[in-house]
Amino acid sequence: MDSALEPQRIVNAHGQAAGTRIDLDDVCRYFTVGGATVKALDQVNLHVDESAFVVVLGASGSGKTTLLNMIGALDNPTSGTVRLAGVELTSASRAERTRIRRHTVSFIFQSFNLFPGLTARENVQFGADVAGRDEPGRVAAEVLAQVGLGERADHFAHQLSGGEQQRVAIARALATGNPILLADEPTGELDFRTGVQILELLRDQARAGRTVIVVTHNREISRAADRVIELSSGHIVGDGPPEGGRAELADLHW
Ligand SMILES: Nc1ncnc2c1ncn2[C@@H]1O[C@H](COP(=O)(O)OP(=O)(O)OP(=O)(O)O)[C@@H](O)[C@H]1O
Repeated sequence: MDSALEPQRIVNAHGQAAGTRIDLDDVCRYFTVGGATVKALDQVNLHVDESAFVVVLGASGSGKTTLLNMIGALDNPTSGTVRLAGVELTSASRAERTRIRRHTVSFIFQSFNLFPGLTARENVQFGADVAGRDEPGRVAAEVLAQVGLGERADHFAHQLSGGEQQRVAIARALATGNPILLADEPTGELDFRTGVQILELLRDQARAGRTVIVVTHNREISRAADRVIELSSGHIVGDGPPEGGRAELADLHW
């Protein structure tokens, strides 16, 4: 029996191990509204092939969410290619895109996005169900315990604090078994202490072998990353370890 806590092995349509590579080559994403064109992403090249805690840093409007949507196969580039786990999404069929999305990436949002009518356990089990995992109930119980909420499994979202709700959302993402976690401003609605705890939980997932990509406008958070990808006006203007070396989460302040 596999452990619910391990990222599941990715296989391609032929049942071969496909890895967790993310490859964006010359990606542009333009939006045209009322005759004006916004270059949300412009000639972006990005390659991630390691399990790491990656922060995408940039000001509002720099293209962070657009980039995350590309990696998560939720949007298509205007030009360029996106490959996820070796599959070229830009030319893949709709069914293939859905399959690769379902078994590769999981999203975590700023506002948690829990189903209000479901308990913590049911929200988490949903993740395991969608991914088609065996024994979704066992998986849900295991990941809820992992995020420290084993005792709150029967609580609804409104009965949980913001930090607890974000833990449930992370547990739901982990329950899929998918090896890539995409988190859009996951601490944006949390106080500093709770935010650091959530970052710690996400960083631990990278240490356990997942690729964790956190989008933020908060430069302080990027100090704790293994790799910082800085966006400005749709361009990658920096890509490497944090300036001055990686800081401990305990040393962050904002
Ligand atoms: N569907 C859309 N239609 C038109 N313009 C869009 C659309 N989505 C994004 N944009 C524009 O693309 C640019 C990048 O947006 P994006 O949401 O990726 O930035 P962001 O860095 O995530 O910003 P924020 O931190 O404020 O969420 C912005 O100028 C935005 O207005």
